[in-house]
Amino acid sequence: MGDILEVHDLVKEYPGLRAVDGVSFSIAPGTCFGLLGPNGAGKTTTIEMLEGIKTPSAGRILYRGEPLGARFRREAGIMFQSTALQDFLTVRECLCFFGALYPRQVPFDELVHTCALGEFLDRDNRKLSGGQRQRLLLAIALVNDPELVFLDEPTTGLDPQARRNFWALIESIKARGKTVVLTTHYMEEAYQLCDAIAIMDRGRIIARGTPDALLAAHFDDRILQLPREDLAGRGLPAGFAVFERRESVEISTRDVDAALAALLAAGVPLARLSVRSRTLEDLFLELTGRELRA
Ligand SMILES: Nc1ncnc2c1ncn2[C@@H]1O[C@H](COP(=O)(O)OP(=O)(O)OP(=O)(O)O)[C@@H](O)[C@H]1O
Repeated sequence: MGDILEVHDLVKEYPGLRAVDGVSFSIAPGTCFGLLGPNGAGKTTTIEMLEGIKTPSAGRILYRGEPLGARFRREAGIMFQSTALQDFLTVRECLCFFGALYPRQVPFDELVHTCALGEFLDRDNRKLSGGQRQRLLLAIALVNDPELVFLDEPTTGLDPQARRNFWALIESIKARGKTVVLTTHYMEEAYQLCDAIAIMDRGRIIARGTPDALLAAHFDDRILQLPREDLAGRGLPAGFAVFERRESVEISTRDVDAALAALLAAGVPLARLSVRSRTLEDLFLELTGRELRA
């Protein structure tokens, strides 16, 4: 089967700013595609063009090989960063209100079950917790049983447990063969959920591929982490790349055994040492020199 979404040389210009500067990628059906980048990189502008909400200044977007049209609007679901819901409407009424906009609807009970909304159906939508509200917004995005679901920073502001619960929901959408387009500031989220990612910076895509392939292409080392105080006053042998963090020191090495031997020889206590692989957060820093979260 061909790609469900193709993006060719997409550009969006605002007065004095090229917010999206020639972006191209394609998304295979049934996969989760993640768009990552720091604040202002152009992710929301890109996703809003893909959603058909913003008009591109140049470039082409094809859904199943056709320009965005009636079929796309029928088959796409959108979870916005924030959606103004009508005051006083209960969760049940919100779902019915949005469901009525589409000819095809997911069975109500299935939607409620998928998004774990059963306990709150008769609650005023203004009285939901952050996680409950995100699940309602996801349910609204899924109300038409979409083939392609857009999630723009869906877990921002959620606590770690609610975020993990939300990941399970997204996994269940993927398991049903749906395609997901996700923007996020959370690298762990991208790593867990995305089959492919594109990293954007200043309106351009600077890296694209599967998370593991990108990590393998950019890094061949391991990172040893130690509390700062455990190294204090002890000179490290030359030849190691050392990064000073706020409370820890990180040592990059391709030969963990040799690095450990050198640390022991220098009298460094290793009880609190940990060894980690490189992460997408490291990749972003390496590529842009900037932290992901502003
Ligand atoms: N309507 C607009 N008019 C003018 N400039 C805009 C408009 N919308 C966005 N921009 C600018 O375009 C650039 C990209 O913004 P965008 O919201 O797409 O970034 P983002 O990657 O989604 O950031 P964030 O992570 O903060 O949501 C920013 O410099 C922003 O200030």
